[in-house]
Parts: sequence; structure tokens; C-alpha cells
Amino acid sequence: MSQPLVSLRNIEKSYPIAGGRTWVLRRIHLDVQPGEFVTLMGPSGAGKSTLLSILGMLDAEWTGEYLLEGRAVHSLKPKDRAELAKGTIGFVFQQYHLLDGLTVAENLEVPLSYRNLKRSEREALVADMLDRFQLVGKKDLYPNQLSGGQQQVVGIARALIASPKMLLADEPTGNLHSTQAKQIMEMFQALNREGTTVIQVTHSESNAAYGHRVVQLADGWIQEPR
Ligand SMILES: Nc1ncnc2c1ncn2[C@@H]1O[C@H](COP(=O)(O)OP(=O)(O)OP(=O)(O)O)[C@@H](O)[C@H]1O
Repeated sequence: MSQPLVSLRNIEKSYPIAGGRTWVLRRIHLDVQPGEFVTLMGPSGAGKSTLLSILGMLDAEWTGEYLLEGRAVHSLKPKDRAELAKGTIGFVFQQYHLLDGLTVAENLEVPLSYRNLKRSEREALVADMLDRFQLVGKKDLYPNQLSGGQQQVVGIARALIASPKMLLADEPTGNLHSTQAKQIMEMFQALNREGTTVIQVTHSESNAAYGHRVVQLADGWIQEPR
């Protein structure tokens, strides 16, 4: 079998509380193969968003082993982790997290500003994404001039502009109507069919149905499939 894209071994996370610690993740073992579409589900507070943040390297306060394409994330310095994340991972948030003071086109360009690209190369990539996600007519608008669904499309385009191998999405349709949610999920499915590995957190069974398999979390533990 090919090398997993993600390999987690014994990932644990806890917070100090009076008289001890409270555990958020316990002994998490998880492999994700390149090209998979995995859904993390489980009750509120189970640790799903925490696990996704660790995968996205937005959270560095954990123990255990995390291999990304065979590279030991747990041994990397923060700067090298950030570098690896930028080149490998796109993150889509429930609340979009677009920059209000920037236009659609400028928001798309943000992930590229960290790269050593010529202005003309950045502009070409932005033009490609605007075209691909049918945002050309919206490129000079600001986020508050877009619907929620349109903002999330911009969020996805921004996550994809640097061609990540892995797309992480935390309740990406949580704020959307069902028609918009369906469009977003169809977009994820198409991206996955083109080769992008997807890991999503959702409470929605219909969103989960777009993926290949469900990983259930409860109280910080992965539940064995029944
Ligand atoms: N700073 C903190 N101190 C103590 N506990 C915390 C802290 N931050 C988060 N937690 C706990 O971590 C647990 C997991 O939170 P997480 O957001 O990962 O859950 P979730 O499964 O994504 O939930 P939801 O479906 O409601 O979004 C929760 O029980 C939460 O109370």
C-alpha cells in the first residue's frame, strides 16, 4: 500500500483544570490515504474541531506522533511546521474568516503573498480561481456584499489557490441553506475526484454521505466502527 498522507499515533491533548487535567483527545490513531474523503463526526465537545486544528497545524499544544507524507510534524520547529502546512494544507472554516477590508480577488491572493511568486504569476493564479469558481463578476466586491454561500465559495477558492494536497473543512456548510450546502458539498466531491484529499467535520448525515468513510469521536476517543 502507498504511504498514508496522514498518520496519527497516540495523539493526546488536555487542558489543566483545578486538581488535574481535562482530556480532549485520547490515544488517537488514524491513517488517511492520499485521495480519501474522510468525515469526522460525533457529539458536541467530542474533540472533532480540536483534531482538525491539530491536522491543520493551527494547534501545536498536543503530544504524540503526526506524520504528514512521512514528515514528522511532531519534531518540526514552528517555522518549519508553518512552511509545511502552507504548502500542503488548505483550511475551510464555518465562519469563512475572509478579510473584510479586502475584495474577493485580494482575499484570494492572501495565501500567495507568502510565496516567492512574481506579481504576474499571482495574478494569473487568482484569475484562474475566479474563473473556476465563477467569481469573475464578484472579484471587486467585499465579503459583506456577498451571500453566505458566495463567501464560502471564496473561502474554498482561497483554501485551494496554493494547490494543497489536503483540504480540511470544519462544518463548512454550518451557516448555509440546504441548496447552498449541496453546492458546496458537490464542490468538495469534485475536488476529491480530481485528487485532493478531504477531511471534513460535520454533524450532517447528508454531508457525510459525500465522503468515503466516517470516523466517530466520543469524549476524545475514536470509536471502533460497528
Ligand atoms: N481552553 C480550554 N480549556 C478546557 N477545555 C477546553 C478548552 N478549549 C476546548 N476545550 C474542550 O475541548 C473539548 C473538545 O472541543 P471541540 O471544539 O474539539 O469539540 P467538537 O467535537 O468540535 O464540538 P462541536 O461539535 O460542538 O463543535 C470540549 O469539551 C471543550 O470544552
